[in-house]
Amino acid sequence: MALQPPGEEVVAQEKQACLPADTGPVIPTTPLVIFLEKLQETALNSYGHKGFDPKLYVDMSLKFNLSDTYQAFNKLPRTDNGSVLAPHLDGFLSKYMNAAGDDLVYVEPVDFVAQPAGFLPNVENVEVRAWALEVHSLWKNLSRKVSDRVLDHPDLHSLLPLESPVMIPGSRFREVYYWDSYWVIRGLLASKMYDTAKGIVTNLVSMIEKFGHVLNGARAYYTNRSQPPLLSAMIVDIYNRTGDLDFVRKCLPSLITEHNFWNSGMHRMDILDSQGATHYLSRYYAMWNEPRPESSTIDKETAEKLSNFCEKQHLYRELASAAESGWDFSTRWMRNASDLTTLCTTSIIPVDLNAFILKMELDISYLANVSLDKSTAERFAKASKARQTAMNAVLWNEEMGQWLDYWIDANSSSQVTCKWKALDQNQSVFASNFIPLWIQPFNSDNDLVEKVSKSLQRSGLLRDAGIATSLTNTGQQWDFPNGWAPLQHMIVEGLVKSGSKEARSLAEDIAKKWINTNYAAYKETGTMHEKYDVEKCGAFGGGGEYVPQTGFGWSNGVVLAFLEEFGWPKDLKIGRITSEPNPFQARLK
Ligand SMILES: OC[C@H]1O[C@H](O[C@H]2O[C@H](CO)[C@@H](O)[C@H](O)[C@H]2O)[C@H](O)[C@@H](O)[C@@H]1O
Repeated sequence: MALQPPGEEVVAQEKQACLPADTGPVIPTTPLVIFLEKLQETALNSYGHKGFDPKLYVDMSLKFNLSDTYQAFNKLPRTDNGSVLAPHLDGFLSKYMNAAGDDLVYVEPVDFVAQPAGFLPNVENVEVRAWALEVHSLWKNLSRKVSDRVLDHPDLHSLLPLESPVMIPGSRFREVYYWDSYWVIRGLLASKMYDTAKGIVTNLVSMIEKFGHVLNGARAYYTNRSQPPLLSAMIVDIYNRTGDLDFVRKCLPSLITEHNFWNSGMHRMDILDSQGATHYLSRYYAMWNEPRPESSTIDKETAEKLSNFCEKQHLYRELASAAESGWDFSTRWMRNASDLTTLCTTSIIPVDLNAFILKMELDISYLANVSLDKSTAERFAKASKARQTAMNAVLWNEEMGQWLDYWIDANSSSQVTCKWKALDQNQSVFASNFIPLWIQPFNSDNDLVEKVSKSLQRSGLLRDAGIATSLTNTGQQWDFPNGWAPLQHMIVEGLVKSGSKEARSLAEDIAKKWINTNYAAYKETGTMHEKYDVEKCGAFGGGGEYVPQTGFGWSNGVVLAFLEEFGWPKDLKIGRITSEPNPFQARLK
């Protein structure tokens, strides 16, 4: 055996340890984001972990140009271990930085009226109606416009310039988010705020025109990934309410660009099924392999236990890809439920992503049809049939009556065709296993709906205050016992769309529980929450890497959409039954 020259042996060992090696594209970030990340790290060293939110620092904007700011920052006196004493950093922040959120200004939505004509006609109960009007009025709290300063000096801001006003989710989420916007729009439609809804879509379409995809959110640090693709669903719902064909025609080319984004490069996976047929499906795959700038200090700490650079790079891509899924973070993406470094989002073909893309294909076909573009309509109808077949072959599990995420070989590049194996379906129960019910070809099949409804009832996910995200309590926020508004909504709406009486009654039961818990928590805390604890009526959720947030765009949207669908009878009580212990008090102890 030939002896290796000294040093090369070490390199070879490192490479060996590098498996799985990181692969895939990287979209470079801006010099401003790199500086803000440094500021974030310095702030953590100066102020300590208590109450520290890393996102705060990457959301600040500069008062002066980057080079002057850098110079002043580099001149800050440092202690022997390199940190900056808190008073010095305080001084720097007040002299050189604008507070996070200062570059978004409040704007009254053009179409907001306190009591919209035809608002929730079937909500007869006085108390519920008063609350629904309060929730409706929250659009005024969440409405923002990008300040002219951002338009004039984009290089000083991590916030991206957007033309139309936006609805933010709330609290630390002070910019527009992709998938959140779908449920915000559902609420706006119930609130009859059609122009505001269209403005949100126009902003997202402008991202596709500029970046080729809709960003996770409207920040320079979010350009390297998208989020669950629901733009087509927003456009269809707006068109169905307004009949605005011009709006549809303006959006259609961007939808086709977005479809290509999700079905090419690393997002696309080819699978050979047991019958020898090849299918293609999609996965989440961020174009990034460094710490997420908005959570850089946290990601670096998570990666500390990994020994080499390649493993860290790989983990960073998995973290960013989980953020692309909207489920950041969850046991859904972890090989070992108690160890976040075992994240392997890119090694999974997710049920919900493929359901969303199937919907995108059906929506594009429908929108092309109404725009009299027959060839596009046919092309996408054909694509939707192929995806439906692929989902049946790869993701459907007849015994469980659910669609299951599918594990692929960790080292598969998009060029390699994977061979389907029954054992590679992930048999763990997640709310996402039921999301295909939301999509027409599945919810219009009576036998299938019956089977999936029964499976949902047996699943363990249906709790006193809504549908749990998973069955495993890990402290991650997209796990048990958290329930999230979008998941409740898609499953409930899927059951309703089936037209089956039994399915509608199950849907109504889930929706009522969800409305009750949102109401009870609102009465206790005076606010709507980002997520709820489905174990206890009136309790909000927790876990994850940031403190629970309030506001909150998609929760408001789903409450309004549910009240629009089911109404609320005059004599039906709402909220927590008073003999139950008060979960909010329990949480405060
Ligand atoms: O700052 C950490 C992460 O925060 C976001 O994720 C969560 O909030 C979003 C806004 O409501 C929501 O869309 C997402 O589903 C939540 O998990 C952000 O989207 C992540 O990229 C970010 O790393």
